[in-house]
Amino acid sequence: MHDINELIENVRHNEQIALKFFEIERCILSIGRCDQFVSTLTREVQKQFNVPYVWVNLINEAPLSHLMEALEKSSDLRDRVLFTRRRAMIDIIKASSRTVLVNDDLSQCDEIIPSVYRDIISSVAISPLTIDGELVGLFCQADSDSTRYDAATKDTFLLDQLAIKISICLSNVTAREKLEYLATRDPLTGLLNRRQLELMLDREFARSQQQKRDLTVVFIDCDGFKSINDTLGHNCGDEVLEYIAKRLLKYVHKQGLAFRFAGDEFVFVTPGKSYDDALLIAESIHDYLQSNPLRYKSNHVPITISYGGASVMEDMPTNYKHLLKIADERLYSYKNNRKRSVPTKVFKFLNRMR
Ligand SMILES: Nc1nc2c(ncn2[C@@H]2O[C@H](COP(=O)(O)OP(=O)(O)OP(=O)(O)O)[C@@H](O)[C@H]2O)c(=O)[nH]1
Repeated sequence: MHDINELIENVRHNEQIALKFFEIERCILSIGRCDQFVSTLTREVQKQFNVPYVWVNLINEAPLSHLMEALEKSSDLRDRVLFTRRRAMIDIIKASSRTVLVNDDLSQCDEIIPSVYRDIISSVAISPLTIDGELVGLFCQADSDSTRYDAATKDTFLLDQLAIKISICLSNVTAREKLEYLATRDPLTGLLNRRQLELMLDREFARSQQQKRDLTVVFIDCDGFKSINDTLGHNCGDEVLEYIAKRLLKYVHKQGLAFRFAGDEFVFVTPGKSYDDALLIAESIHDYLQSNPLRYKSNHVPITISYGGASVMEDMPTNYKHLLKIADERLYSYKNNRKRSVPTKVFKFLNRMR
């Protein structure tokens, strides 16, 4: 028979663990962004269980690959999240849904351990994270003490319970992120949508008035896009839009934000930049596309764009809608002037294809 004091001690210990689990769950359950989730989760587990090294591995292929960009950018998460091949994870946990403890020959786990910890840690607990029964990552806790996660002596029941709770919370946070992504992005190009443009401009216009700093908007439109669709097909049209969007993102980069406005029309906004600076960006995009046709099947599809901009300092608009209207009118006068004077490469190419 168990000693009564031992039983009481066990009950107390389990209650303490349950409270810690509750505290971790409370902190992560309602988080809406994956980067905050990983940051809070790893810190909270470190604090509650006094674990020196805690990180998360996520599979670098679907279904969570859309999170890579945001998570990799965050310097706060550099040693707290790793993107790893699914195969490397399976090699370690095999087909098990249970936590694996390793305190011998950790080099077999190198791929799932952040490089800064590899020479420091001597034992690690690796718990699978799943969403809808599918493996999406690993939750890892490690110590320089080789006995802490010792497969020969330690039970993994509590670690498994913790991983189940984390998996449920991870499923919530990714669902929330996906909803936000769908609500704010254009599904074809991944650029922010028109509603986001209006929200951003409304905010930035007020700020530019208050701070007396410039705000520039540039419309970009693909020339002869309907003819590309009609001649080479809708799929080719889609690839042209994606190609332009990619360039737009690259050139606008840290200077502002890029949006898909409608059909073949894009907009970029550069807070704090002058009209001339913004038009230089548009010209660079134009020049790149002009000299780098899109490869589509066996064709090199030439792409030319027209653009028109407006800025708060140059044009003194009354509100952000007025600013957009001026830029849109400039785009169309630019397009009409070019249509009359220069038959574009695009039409020559499409005529040959017909
Ligand atoms: N492939 C594809 N086509 C689209 C998409 N959205 C809109 N479109 C088509 O884009 C075309 C836009 O036509 P227009 O505005 O006349 O464009 P355009 O031929 O470039 O004419 P200009 O601007 O005067 O040079 C229409 O035929 C739409 O059906 C899309 O997501 N994918």
